[in-house]
Amino acid sequence: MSVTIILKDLVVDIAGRRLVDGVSLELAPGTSTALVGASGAGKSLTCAAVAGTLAPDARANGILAREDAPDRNLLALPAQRRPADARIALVQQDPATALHPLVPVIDQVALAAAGTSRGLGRRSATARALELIVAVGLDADLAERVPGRLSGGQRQRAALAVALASDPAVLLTDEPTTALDVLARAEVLTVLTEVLASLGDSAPALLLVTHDLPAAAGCDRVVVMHEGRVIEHGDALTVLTAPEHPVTRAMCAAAREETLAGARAAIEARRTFTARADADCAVRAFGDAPTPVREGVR
Ligand SMILES: Nc1ncnc2c1ncn2[C@@H]1O[C@H](COP(=O)(O)OP(=O)(O)OP(=O)(O)O)[C@@H](O)[C@H]1O
Repeated sequence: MSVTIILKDLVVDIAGRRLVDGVSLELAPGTSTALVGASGAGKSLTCAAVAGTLAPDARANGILAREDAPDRNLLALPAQRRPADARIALVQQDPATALHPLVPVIDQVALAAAGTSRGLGRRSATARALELIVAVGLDADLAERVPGRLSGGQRQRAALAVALASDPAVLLTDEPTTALDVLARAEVLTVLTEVLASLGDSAPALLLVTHDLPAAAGCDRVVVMHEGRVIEHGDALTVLTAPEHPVTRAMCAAAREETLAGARAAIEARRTFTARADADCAVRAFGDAPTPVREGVR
């Protein structure tokens, strides 16, 4: 059974500087939250505090607890010292960090499945691993491959399968798509949402740290950070289409501009390409005689 994880009044100080100041999140099973904000806003530090992967020189205060065990504060414990039933998993930005390059994917997923509180035996863990490999959209034939022989997008899916195998209550992903091209990026986000939807009642909460507002739009809720604090939060549609805080408004306007500039560049590239293709056709058909490229045929 999945459980809600509560983060309350998180503060992170490093070398005397307050870098995260009073961040609270409620991560309920089956819900997705995007943590957005400009570079340096404190998103990754917040994510690392929840994951238990803060650098040793960081001091974190606040409460991180399962809703059903509010007195057991997990914040001070690094990931490797947290109890197995804390169930907080991180999908690394770079899947190479999460995966052993020379161990077949199925063995790595099975190992994570065997380590859960479900206490799966070897055969059940392997069966569960195969189920998850297929669920994240990897072809079953790839299960025996080592990560070094997979594409970037496939490695991301394998890393997601490893994270899900630990049966998490919360799945954290810090910029999971940064290293990918546009197509692989859309694919990973689709897989994330589809897989979580397919897990039904046992779906974890998703916390997606991202710069990418279109990716954030796919989540249920958006939390906007600026200079270490939460400046706005709410359901994704409201925050992204009717932002209230000036910083959120500027961020949304910049994303719109970026999208429009990208669309303009794509249209321009297509125009040039079509004009060239027309000219090539004309040369092929009529030799070198100058043939005007027809306007308006696009
Ligand atoms: N180990 C560290 N030591 C000192 N300062 C740090 C450390 N890690 C992060 N910071 C600082 O804390 C602030 C928040 O960093 P954080 O990585 O959380 O930002 P972010 O919102 O995730 O940015 P980005 O989107 O660029 O990853 C930044 O000013 C950063 O320089």
